[in-house]
Amino acid sequence: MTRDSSRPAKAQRHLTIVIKLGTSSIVSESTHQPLLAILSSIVETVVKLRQDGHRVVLVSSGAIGVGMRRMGVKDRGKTLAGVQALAAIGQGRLIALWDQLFTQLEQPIAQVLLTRGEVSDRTRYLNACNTLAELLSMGVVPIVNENDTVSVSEIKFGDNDTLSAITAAMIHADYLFLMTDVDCLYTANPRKDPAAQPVPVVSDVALIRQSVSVKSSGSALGTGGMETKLIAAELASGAGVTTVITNSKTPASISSIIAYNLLHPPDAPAGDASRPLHTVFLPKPNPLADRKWWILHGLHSAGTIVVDEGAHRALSRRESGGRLLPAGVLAVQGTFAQQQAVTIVVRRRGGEHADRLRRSASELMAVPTPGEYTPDQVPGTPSGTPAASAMALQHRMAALGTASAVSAEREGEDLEADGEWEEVEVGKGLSNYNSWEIDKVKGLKSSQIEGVLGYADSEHVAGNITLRILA
Ligand SMILES: N[C@@H](CCC(=O)OP(=O)(O)O)C(=O)O
Repeated sequence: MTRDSSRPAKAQRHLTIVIKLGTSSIVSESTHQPLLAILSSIVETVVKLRQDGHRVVLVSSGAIGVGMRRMGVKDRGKTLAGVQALAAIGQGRLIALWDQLFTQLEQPIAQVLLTRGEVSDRTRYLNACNTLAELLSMGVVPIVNENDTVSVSEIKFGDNDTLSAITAAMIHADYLFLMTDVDCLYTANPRKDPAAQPVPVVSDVALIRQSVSVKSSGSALGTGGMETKLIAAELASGAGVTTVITNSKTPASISSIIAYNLLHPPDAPAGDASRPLHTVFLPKPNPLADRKWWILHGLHSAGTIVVDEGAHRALSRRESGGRLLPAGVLAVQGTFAQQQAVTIVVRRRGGEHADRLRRSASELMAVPTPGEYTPDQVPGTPSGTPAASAMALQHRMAALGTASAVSAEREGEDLEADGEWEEVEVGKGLSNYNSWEIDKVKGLKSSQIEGVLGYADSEHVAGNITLRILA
């Protein structure tokens, strides 16, 4: 099973498009009845896009809402098993509804249910990528949802915004459309703040998170909100995908948004009356290669390798090739096997750094532009996100394995625990030895590995490291 990691140049006219519909776009919040007008309009739009030669994937929430309607219950209940049961009841009906609607226009569909477990396992991930690619080449519209029935916290995406960004990366999509109940991203919640202004173009998602207030928590049934959309946009942007936020009530605008963005440069003057209302998040100019993106965002870390500042500096140089020598390793945390993903943490003196770091755990959250982490690219400079960006967000990003969020959390704790030294997460990689072996050879020269272990599989203890540079 192989997958070409190069990104083929795509003819602009034949795009790969992921369209994500949240629960609030699929079922009524009060009655949980399916919103047939929106669903039908989406179907017509998707079929039109297919006729224009585009390849389309839908990411559809709504299983739990449809299950609630079927069972006549008013809320999701409190137990995990109860929610999973509702999802199991609803998912079949949801896909049947999509199939009925698409069948009217003779468009075949497929159901694809994923959990983070599939994404974390390289073989299953590649199988899912290959299946999606095959379905698209067969002219089918895959309809993706989280496999809620088996999804528990460790393997849960939790919100379909994140799932849609991962899906978009898996299929090298050109566009990810996050359809929602507002027209675009605003500088504040437009329902509460009359001064809220639309944000038309975002070239740096990390920066925009500093300047807009996105504390809305999403709909009554869904789990996402504007925060998770920004996280999704950031993940997608790092994979080279253009993300659009627009209103799910007007799906037909998807085609006009694509047409507008093909014809107008992103820096076209604001106030163009012909511009459909939407926010476009531009892709990173240097997206991460497939494997690095997957290591950073797909993999769960099985443990931690703590390195000194010298090793961190060495890793940040292009010549290191993202490979870590044993000499700079200070400690190993957790139990992991060879070739499992590990978090790289640098231990450094608090001192003059400490105040600044305490002041702004959030600054570290602001670096998470994945393309800026790699040793073979110019390091980015932290730019800051409001600390109030909330534990929930950090928690979610930590669950994603997003380096910066974990750092922010970790730093807060470590600085409290130890005024002198701090440990800062700086990257992720794949271990070349298991945790026990790395513990044995830590601090040694590579030439000593064989003497200690009796064998030397590699002179480096970890490789494929995607790193960020600290200020
Ligand atoms: N997988 C769940 C939806 C998860 C969720 O809440 O997503 P969203 O409505 O996009 O925030 C379902 O089908 O009900």
